[in-house]
Amino acid sequence: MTSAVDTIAAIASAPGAAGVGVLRVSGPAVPAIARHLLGRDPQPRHAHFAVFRDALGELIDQGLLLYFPAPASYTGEHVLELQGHGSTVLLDGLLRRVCQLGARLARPGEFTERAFLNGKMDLTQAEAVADLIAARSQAGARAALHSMEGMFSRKVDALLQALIALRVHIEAAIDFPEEEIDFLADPAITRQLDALRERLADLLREAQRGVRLNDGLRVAIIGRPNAGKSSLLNALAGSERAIVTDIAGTTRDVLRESLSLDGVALELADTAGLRETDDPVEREGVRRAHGELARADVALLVTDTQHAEHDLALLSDLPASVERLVLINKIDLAHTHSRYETRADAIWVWASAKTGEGLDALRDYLKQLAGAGSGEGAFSARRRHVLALEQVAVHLDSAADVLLATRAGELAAEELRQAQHALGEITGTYSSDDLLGAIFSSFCIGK
Ligand SMILES: Nc1nc2c(c(=O)[nH]1)N(C=O)[C@@H](CNc1ccc(C(=O)N[C@@H](CCC(=O)O)C(=O)O)cc1)CN2
Ligand SMILES: Nc1nc2c(ncn2[C@@H]2O[C@H](COP(=O)(O)OP(=O)(O)OP(=O)(O)O)[C@@H](O)[C@H]2O)c(=O)[nH]1
Repeated sequence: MTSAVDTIAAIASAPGAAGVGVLRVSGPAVPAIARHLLGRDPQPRHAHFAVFRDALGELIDQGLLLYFPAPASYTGEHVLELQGHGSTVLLDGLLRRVCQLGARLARPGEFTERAFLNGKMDLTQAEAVADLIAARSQAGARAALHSMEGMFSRKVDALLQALIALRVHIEAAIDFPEEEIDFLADPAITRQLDALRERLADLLREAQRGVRLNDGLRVAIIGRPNAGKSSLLNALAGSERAIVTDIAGTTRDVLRESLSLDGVALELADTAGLRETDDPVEREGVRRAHGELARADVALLVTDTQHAEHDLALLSDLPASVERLVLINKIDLAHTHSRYETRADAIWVWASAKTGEGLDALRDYLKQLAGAGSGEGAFSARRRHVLALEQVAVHLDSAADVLLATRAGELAAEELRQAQHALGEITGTYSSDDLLGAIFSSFCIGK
């Protein structure tokens, strides 16, 4: 039996005691399983009260039974939902019964994978389903809903159509060389290509914001011991009260905290002081801190008026994509007032982690970087989408180069074909089994 015609089943609700628990079944055996459990044919999309019994007629639970005939269901297959009491023991019993009646246990994400394979949604939408469930902030959840509803996919598809139109245009020009006119010299082609590159740059920026909304803004806090890094973390987390995790590694390793600032997620990493050292353990800490910085969206240097000039060296050698923030802490000791300045090298904020003075400016800036207030137009995205869009940009740039330099239409068309392929990988038009496996296996069971 191939997996496409297997009937799959899983508990779709979270484990533990709950008011109601949901079991989900999808596949061709659903009508027969439903008839068995209900004692008659279920009415489509109707909530039936049912008494669930095992093979010997013993009571398992009582609850509701809903039948969604194909193709009007989540997966596009026949779907059955059994809503029992929210007890792991009872739901396990019900799951065992459903498996006796012809279903097998679903793999993680297998319901959504089938929805994707049956054309109910594209890959970006399927990924957004998982991101929605995992969202840790209001803004992240809203953005994931937008992607699930197709906001990101529509933009990718529109770009794909424009790209195909341009490629057809160029290929037509290659195909009629005898026409005397040099079609490739047509300024309309360059204009089209430039417009495409601009749209892509916009989409790339939106997708980068989408990753920040989805994953949380990654802020690496750096600074010498006693600069006030922990105090700052507590001040930011305390007033926002939503510390989610607090994973302390070994000494001098990186300490992470997730928090939500007015509905946007931040991932703070408190790193070891970044100084030159001969101690091998501390050196390893410093190495990790550098790794953390390279992955961060924001490098937040905590220092004070005395040490600022010296500590600023810690911000050199960072990739250009990392936002730089300098917090001049302990202004209560220096008897200065809070303020902030946008300087060429970084945003500077004068504040006190102890009294809280001036921290609002820092919060506002972090929220803005995290994508707060981006509102109705914001969608969630994943790193793989950003990488694919960057690939598209590389190919479009090459296409522009070869067109300008050599008028080599075939080469330009080939670059556009590759750009098309990279775009198609985002929504799953072109996707390998490996990619699909990697994506769906990270889902929850029952999703
Ligand atoms: N009980 C229950 N609640 C749930 C889900 C579910 O599967 N079961 N969902 C699971 O994620 C989410 C809702 N998503 C769903 C998406 C599509 C369809 C569906 O039946 N689609 C059909 C019919 C659409 C229509 O009538 O307009 C279709 O696409 O053809 C159902 C749920 C959240 N709540
Ligand atoms: N007066 C004043 N003291 C502060 C301020 N911020 C932190 N401190 C004090 O500075 C000391 C060090 O603060 P921490 O937050 O532990 O500094 P840290 O950078 O995390 O230090 P390590 O954990 O050793 O890396 C503590 O005694 C804090 O109370 C501030 O804004 N004003």
